[in-house]
Amino acid sequence: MTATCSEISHKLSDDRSDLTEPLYVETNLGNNEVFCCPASPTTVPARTPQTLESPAPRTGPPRRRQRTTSVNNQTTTANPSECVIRSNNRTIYTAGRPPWYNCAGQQVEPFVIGICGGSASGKTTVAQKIIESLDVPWVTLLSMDCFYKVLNEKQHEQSLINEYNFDHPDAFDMDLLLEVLLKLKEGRKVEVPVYNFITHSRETNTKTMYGANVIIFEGILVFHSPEILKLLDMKIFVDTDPDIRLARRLKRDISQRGRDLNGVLKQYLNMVKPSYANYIAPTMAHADIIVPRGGENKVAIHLIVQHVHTQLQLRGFKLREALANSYNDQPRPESLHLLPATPQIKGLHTFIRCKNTSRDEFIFYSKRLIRLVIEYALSLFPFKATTVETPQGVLYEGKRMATSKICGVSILRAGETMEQAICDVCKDIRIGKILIQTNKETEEPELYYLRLPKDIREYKVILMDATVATGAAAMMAIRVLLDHDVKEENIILASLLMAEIGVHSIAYAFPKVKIVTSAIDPEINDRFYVIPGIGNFGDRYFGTEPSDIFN
Ligand SMILES: Nc1ncnc2c1ncn2[C@@H]1O[C@H](COP(=O)(O)OP(=O)(O)O)[C@@H](O)[C@H]1O
Ligand SMILES: Nc1ccn([C@@H]2O[C@H](COP(=O)(O)O)[C@@H](O)[C@H]2O)c(=O)n1
Repeated sequence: MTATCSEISHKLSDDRSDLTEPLYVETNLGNNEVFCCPASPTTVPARTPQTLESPAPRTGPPRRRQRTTSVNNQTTTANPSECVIRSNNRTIYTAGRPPWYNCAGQQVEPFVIGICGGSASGKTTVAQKIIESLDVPWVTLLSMDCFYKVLNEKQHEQSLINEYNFDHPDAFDMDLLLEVLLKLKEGRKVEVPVYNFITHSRETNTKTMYGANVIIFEGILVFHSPEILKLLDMKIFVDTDPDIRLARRLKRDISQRGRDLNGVLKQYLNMVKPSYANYIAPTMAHADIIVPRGGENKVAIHLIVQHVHTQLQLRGFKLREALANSYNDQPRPESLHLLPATPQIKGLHTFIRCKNTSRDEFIFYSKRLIRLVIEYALSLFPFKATTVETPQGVLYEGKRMATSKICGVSILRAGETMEQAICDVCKDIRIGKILIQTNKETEEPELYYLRLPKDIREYKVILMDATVATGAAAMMAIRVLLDHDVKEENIILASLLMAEIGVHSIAYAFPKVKIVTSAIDPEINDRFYVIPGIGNFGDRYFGTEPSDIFN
């Protein structure tokens, strides 16, 4: 069951959770707004298939919001006026992160584009045009400039008189660069140095970046290292006339990089020009696409964008639809723990499934059922033998739970209805929350808000959602927990009602996650509601108007 931001906003201030480190990078987009960006690569939203051979006009859904991070460049694709995102260090908001994994729950690698070319050829401009035209919500722009080596005293003196060669491959920290790119490709968090062209040095602060759907990596020697070349899915060389490059460079270095005319010319003639001939121009041979005239070349940018879309589609999207159409007719998984269908449980289900049940009664009987589900989930944790003495002075061979490190995480909004039950049975339990909402255009789950107990990796987690249909939202929540280093075998998904398909989706993707539910329904409808089902659990429990939100 998923919810809107506004529906849960009133609850966020009074929960009991300790907070976690951000899953999402906070990036300063040059306007002092703090935005959170993705932790790891993802699939793209639905769009009309397009190919390089036959570019199709744009017919897909309306343009999506874009979130773009960059370091040392001025990319500010994110619109600061759009929702949420201001974050303290521990509460994470996003503008709606679509799945970053496939049906098997595995992370999908981002598409990495390398853009190489001479200084001031228009690499950054081309990157920005690609990002604008791509219309994919999660793009990371990384500049090679961030990886200039820290200079020693002598080198620094040389740099001040334009005698240090910043255009030689040795000027870059290639090891760090490779490490960062590898991590980004794996969807992991990286700290990227921030470079200052005026002082020729690294700033003391770094920028946190994560992988994304697409990573664009630009710089003068992007094609120099064979190891880095191997990481690039698409190689673009921006080929701009040297006179134009010199003219642009003069203008830019004097206005933005604190240089004077003579200094720029001296550096250009002695270092930039020969290095271009020796190290940069020869790497053009590695390019898949050579773009003359840089950002002006609309045809080239269009072709590049079409190709990236095609590649992203091949990496998989339409997760919910794919889940809804898979894993039929399979034996029930071993990880499933279905409460026995006793008359008592059937009776409770009869109350909550009946459309004429009043809200009061719905809440009352739901609470009873929730309590049973939570108790059952707790019984799956390890217990150890313990002997106690009774008031009669006789020994009793009992059991105690072998761990005290248990926390509850609810998938907002409906999962929140299960929090009270877990708090009632586990003293001082910590509670986390994950808000996942379905995008009405793409029908994909999107992650909006995250607040998890600190050190959650050390905990056994009961993940709570009232109903599970395709399993798409639950899968996203499980993926979030795994990304926070919670062990798969330490997660129990507790739900009142699941669709058969949801059980299989989750068991297939995460076989070690235990699934606890009080009933399994055979079908889901074309809107992904469980059939026969309960209706919209959140609306019935909270007494809200029926919403368009998927179950
Ligand atoms: N097509 C263009 N026409 C005019 N100026 C441009 C064009 N492309 C880039 N520039 C300017 O040239 C400078 C260098 O461009 P940039 O894209 O940053 O190049 P690079 O990243 O290759 O150094 C910038 O000041 C930019 O505004
Ligand atoms: N301290 C520095 C470092 C680098 N440069 C020059 O920057 C150029 C690369 O940046 P682009 O944005 O033009 O690709 C490179 O040609 C270096 O000469 C510098 O001047 N000072």
